Amino acid sequence: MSVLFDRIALIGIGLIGSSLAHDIRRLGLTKEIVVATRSADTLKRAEELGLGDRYTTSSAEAVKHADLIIVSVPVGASESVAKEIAGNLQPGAIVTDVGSTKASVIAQMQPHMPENVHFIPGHPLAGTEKSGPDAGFPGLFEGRWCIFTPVAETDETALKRLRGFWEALGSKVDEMDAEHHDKVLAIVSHLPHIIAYNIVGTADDLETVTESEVIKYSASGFRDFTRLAASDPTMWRDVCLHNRDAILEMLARFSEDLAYLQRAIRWGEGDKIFELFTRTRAIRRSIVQAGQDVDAPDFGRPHPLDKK
Ligand SMILES: NC(=O)C1=CN([C@@H]2O[C@H](COP(=O)(O)OP(=O)(O)OC[C@H]3O[C@@H](n4cnc5c(N)ncnc54)[C@H](O)[C@@H]3O)[C@@H](O)[C@H]2O)C=CC1
Ligand SMILES: O=C(O)C(=O)Cc1ccc(O)cc1
Repeated sequence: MSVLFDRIALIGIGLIGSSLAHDIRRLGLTKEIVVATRSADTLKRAEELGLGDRYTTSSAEAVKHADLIIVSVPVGASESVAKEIAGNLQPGAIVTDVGSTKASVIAQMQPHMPENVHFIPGHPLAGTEKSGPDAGFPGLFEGRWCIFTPVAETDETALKRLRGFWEALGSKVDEMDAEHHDKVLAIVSHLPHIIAYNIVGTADDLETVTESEVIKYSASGFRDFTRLAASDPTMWRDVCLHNRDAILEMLARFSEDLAYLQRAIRWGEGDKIFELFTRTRAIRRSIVQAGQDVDAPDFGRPHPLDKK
């Protein structure tokens, strides 16, 4: 694979930043990786893992002379990072991010971006419930979508360059506007996590069922929820706060549909229940048919509880 950028600055070196570092190195996509993160302990760990060539706790320092900057921090930290790096960006540099919400990230970052850099918001649809620099692994983005949500004035050449980068990691790239992205992700990613946090919380609050019973008798369905509910609290708090409108809209629909199901169960309306369960079963089949690898490592991986 060839060098696509001379110097890549990775701001934030958790699950996503470190997975990027592994792949950039493995595929030889740059001459130099600069790693920046806020906490000295995380930076030290990144260095122990050999994730970069240079390390700093200053994002402003890291972006100097970098032609690609990838911001991989919780979405709520986007504005402070944008402010920090703005003054040191080199003309022509591409600044992108990986945040799970897009309209808010654009609102936080774009006003601080100088006119002579290319700001291209992005979101790889790949990850796990783990966080931190030890959680990353090579190949995370292979076969996964990466969605760009370009802003009106985005330069086509820069967009093509960034597309080439994600394709080199094995990703498929799509483009859509930020508001649409936020609605789609609210239903396919944000709600499932919120529901998982909630159901595990409900089980934890039960007075008549003990915690040891929840652990002892948890069936695989509940275990799947515990995997999602073990995801990083800071990251997911920020997703909830920064995709508020779309999440509330989807939650309202979800509650209505749940009330319908609740009513059907109360009144013993088996045909309604059966019709819904048949319709939803077909969705899983279409995911498999569409070539989404449901057996991939981060797609419903066996939960650590299964290991015994
Ligand atoms: N975890 C996942 O499965 C996925 C996460 N994302 C998005 O990627 C971003 C990063 O997520 P993860 O890597 O999973 O999180 P993580 O918690 O593993 O890592 C976050 C990193 O950001 C650093 N950080 C926090 N505030 C900072 C600041 N102000 N300046 C510099 N560094 C700072 C932390 O020290 C840490 O290194 C988030 O915006 C998340 O929404 C996108 C796709 C999948
Ligand atoms: O672990 C899982 O099942 C995920 O869904 C990972 C994930 C989390 C957040 C994203 O924005 C994209 C992917």
